[in-house]
Amino acid sequence: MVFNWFRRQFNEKTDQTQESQPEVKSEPEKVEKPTETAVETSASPPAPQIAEDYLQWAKAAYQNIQKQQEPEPEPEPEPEPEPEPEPEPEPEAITEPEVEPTVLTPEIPEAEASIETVVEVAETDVKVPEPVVTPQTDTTQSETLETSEPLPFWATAATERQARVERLKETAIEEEEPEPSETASSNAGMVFDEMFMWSAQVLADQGRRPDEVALEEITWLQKLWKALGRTRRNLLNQLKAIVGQGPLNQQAVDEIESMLLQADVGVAATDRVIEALQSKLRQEALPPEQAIAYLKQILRGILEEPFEKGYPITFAPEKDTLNIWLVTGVNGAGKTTTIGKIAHLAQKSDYRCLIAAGDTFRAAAVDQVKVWGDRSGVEVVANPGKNTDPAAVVYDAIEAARARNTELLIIDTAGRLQNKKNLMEELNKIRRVIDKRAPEAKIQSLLVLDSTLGQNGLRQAEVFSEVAQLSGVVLTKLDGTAKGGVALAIVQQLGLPIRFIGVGESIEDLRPFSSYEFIEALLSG
Ligand SMILES: Nc1nc2c(ncn2[C@@H]2O[C@H](COP(=O)(O)OP(=O)(O)OP(=O)(O)O)[C@@H](O)[C@H]2O)c(=O)[nH]1
Repeated sequence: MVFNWFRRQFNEKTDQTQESQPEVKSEPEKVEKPTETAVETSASPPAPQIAEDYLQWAKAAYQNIQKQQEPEPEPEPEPEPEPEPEPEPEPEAITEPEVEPTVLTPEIPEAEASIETVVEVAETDVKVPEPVVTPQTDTTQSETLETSEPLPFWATAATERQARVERLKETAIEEEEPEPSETASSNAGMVFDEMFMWSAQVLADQGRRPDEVALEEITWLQKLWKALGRTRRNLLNQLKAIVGQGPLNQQAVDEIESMLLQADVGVAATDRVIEALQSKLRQEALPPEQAIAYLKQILRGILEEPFEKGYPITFAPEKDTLNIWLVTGVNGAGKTTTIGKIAHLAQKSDYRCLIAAGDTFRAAAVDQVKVWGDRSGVEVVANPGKNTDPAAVVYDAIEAARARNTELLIIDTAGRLQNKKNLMEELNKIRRVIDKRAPEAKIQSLLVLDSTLGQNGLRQAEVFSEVAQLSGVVLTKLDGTAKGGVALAIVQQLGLPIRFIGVGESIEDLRPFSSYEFIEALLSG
């Protein structure tokens, strides 16, 4: 059994060596019907209603995961056959003449032999150096696309807002958050503790069954919760202080506005939230618990809006088809790391994967991608020449992908381009090669964004979304920032869904994005 991370379900493991695979029909995309407000569309699937039910659910999930961890029982050894009695020697033996054995020469598959591409095969005994750490400065980012970043809009906003923020900080309730225990957050073991219960509740609320949950999902949720700690502490402490004053009123709504702007949710998304809260307030006063639940619902609605505009909810490679994912973004955003992590996820989820080192602008970029290829055990197609044409690498990579029956080809693209025109030309050229060489391929284009840049990263994102037909965003470095609210600003301002999030530097620190899980990790506690 293999856990398919892209679809969040267990699959039977397929034989990677098989030439033709049984057809696996992809799930029909579930597109929710647009309704009047985004909030109404984000209702959770049926879930346990009372604490006791959640406890039962969590216990069942725990037992099921324990069972998954048990080693497969060894097959019963075949009973030794009884030794046959030695036949009596014949009195006169007849000697047969000796026969020459026939030697069969194995045929070398033509496709493999004819590829001129340099394919770096992952070698386990190679010492893997640490990836080059690129300093993350705003200067680097702005040089890259020649976009002078304006100050965040709200930085220049009225002093009244600032005063409210200060007041909020003073009244914020500082609460210690329980740290998930090491055992619970590692794959080696699992503890039935508060964090397990929280993770189980998040999964149950999404309509998941306890017998279909993987340990890795629990581990991931705990990682996500921990990574969003800085953003959550700021938000939740202030929110508790606001709703603790009594039913939500106009003054409280104003304070929520400041709180969201502070978390880099952005003006447009904040306005959406405030409008929704105000219209709700006109109907009824909201007690604290309900106010937080309603706020979660509004935020989820914003994150899920792109699905109402035609973006598919599921973002997964299609089995037995060539899927090509172009990865774009400026240097330092975490592009290479993201490619390595997605390749690893694809391998684990039983897809045949290949990486193309299409960022030929910098020699170091090719080397870094190879390091991540080694780490994830995925082959990297690269061109050894300096400053070679990325389109040529893509051409070679498609040929190699065909020869290997690859299901997911991930293409790295150059981030340090002098201007928008160059960027557009390069991406268009790559697209043309793909359209010509692999017209049947399912193409997706992802933009990698560094969340620590907060609102400042949005200008970059706008430039990329103008030139590359993007299918979604990968938001990295959520672990190192208090600006996690930028996820909402990105979706609101660009209209693009978030597809993956990165919460650390290790290979397991990236997973497909779930708006439900993100908002729960942001506002639970
Ligand atoms: N904390 C944290 N660090 C990350 C994350 N993703 C990437 N990084 C780090 O960010 C730095 C830049 O990542 P890269 O993947 O090299 O970035 P890039 O966009 O390919 O940029 P170049 O290497 O300059 O081409 C590295 O030190 C990564 O380890 C994340 O989710 N969390």
